[in-house]
Amino acid sequence: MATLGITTQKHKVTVVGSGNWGSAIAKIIAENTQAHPSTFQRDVQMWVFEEEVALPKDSKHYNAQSSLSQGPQKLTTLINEFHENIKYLPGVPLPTNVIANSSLENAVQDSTILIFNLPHQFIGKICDSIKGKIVPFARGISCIKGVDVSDKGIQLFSESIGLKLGIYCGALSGANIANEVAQEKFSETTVAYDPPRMDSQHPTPHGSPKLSPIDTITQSSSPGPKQQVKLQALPNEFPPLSHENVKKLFHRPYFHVRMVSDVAGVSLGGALKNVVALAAGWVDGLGWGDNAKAAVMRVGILEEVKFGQTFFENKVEAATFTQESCGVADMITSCSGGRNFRCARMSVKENLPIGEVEERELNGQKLQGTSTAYDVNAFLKMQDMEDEFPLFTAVYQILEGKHRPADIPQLIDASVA
Ligand SMILES: NC(=O)C1=CN([C@@H]2O[C@H](COP(=O)(O)OP(=O)(O)OC[C@H]3O[C@@H](n4cnc5c(N)ncnc54)[C@H](O)[C@@H]3O)[C@@H](O)[C@H]2O)C=CC1
Ligand SMILES: O=C(CO)COP(=O)(O)O
Repeated sequence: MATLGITTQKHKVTVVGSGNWGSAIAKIIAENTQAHPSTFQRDVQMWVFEEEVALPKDSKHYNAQSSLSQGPQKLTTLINEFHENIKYLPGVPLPTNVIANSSLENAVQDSTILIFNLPHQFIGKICDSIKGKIVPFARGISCIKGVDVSDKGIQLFSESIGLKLGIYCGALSGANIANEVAQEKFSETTVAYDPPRMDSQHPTPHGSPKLSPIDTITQSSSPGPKQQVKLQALPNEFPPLSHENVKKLFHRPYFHVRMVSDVAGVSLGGALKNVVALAAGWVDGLGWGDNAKAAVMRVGILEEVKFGQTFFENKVEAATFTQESCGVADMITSCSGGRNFRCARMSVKENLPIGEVEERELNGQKLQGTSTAYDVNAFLKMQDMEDEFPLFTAVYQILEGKHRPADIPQLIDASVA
């Protein structure tokens, strides 16, 4: 029981995913659970999609495998032994309170905060397998960059996670190339967290509002399905998940967090810039230089804003795209050194399909821009609005082989004025 605002429970945090960004975010969170021991339990569970991995000979752990048999090992074993994700985030020490766990059900058990951080194509199955097995009043944050398109319409991943699991889910996105963040080079991010007011039942300056422990919200205002989710309020025994406490989970001296309420803007900025980054890589691969890339970025930002305002009306703020890290800053960093940009550039220089470059270069990491370009196009086709988004449509058509990267100027001519 909590009396006079004193809480007796701490939040348990699980990161669902352990790729390049998943591991970097687990590192940040584990540093912060140590820094804020009255709010969070120290250990952070990190769910790992299990695979066998051989330690490379040049790994500093190669000669320290004595306790393990030689040859390929389970990735979870290597992470827990050496406190490093040698496959997806090599060379970066993870705090010892990051606990790699290959059992998804076990990793999410009793967690009140779930951080979803894995390539978007896998999240549907993950949600199906933990539905009904999580704390009913858990809260989520999606770090996934993508959009969830089906024949019924479009949803943000924060929405589809929330609806599937019956929890509130916010979003984190920013100009955050994972390797740079993991090496503690300075960056900013944007966290959007806007649960219904029921979570404010903790004492406030105006007293404790009397709220029912169960409330219902409708999460989607897009043309997609209008579904409702029943939410349970966070019990008073737990520290409230206010902006202040959510920020404590992510903010580091090298990773500055700005908290906002625009979940749609934050999610769409992260998802759509991956499509634009492919076009930026292609024009760079043609040797066209920085002006061409800047033109693609300008049109890309305008199409992002238009997409948000057209399909997520009343939800999205244009300023999120122009003022926050998840908007213009992520566009710049992704079109400078992101994986989508780099693989697209190589595909032009070497005249290879981008999928082949991805396979060769990324050691199991996944490009999100290619599948997002298909998802966005499928949705625009459904709306009969391909012509309204010439850059997004051009990227799709180039991936389909219907146009060449050199056609981009003509394809985006007279686009979003
Ligand atoms: N890497 C980066 O610099 C950043 C990535 N992001 C976003 O974060 C999200 C996660 O990306 P990363 O962590 O970089 O992933 P990644 O690109 O490193 O992907 C590899 C991950 O996918 C997992 N995986 C492979 N097959 C799977 C399956 N069948 N089921 C479940 N998992 C499977 C692997 O185990 C591994 O953990 C993406 O939406 C990405 O756009 C956001 C900011 C920066
Ligand atoms: O989202 C990112 C940086 O913010 C990373 O982009 P890539 O997936 O293209 O590397």
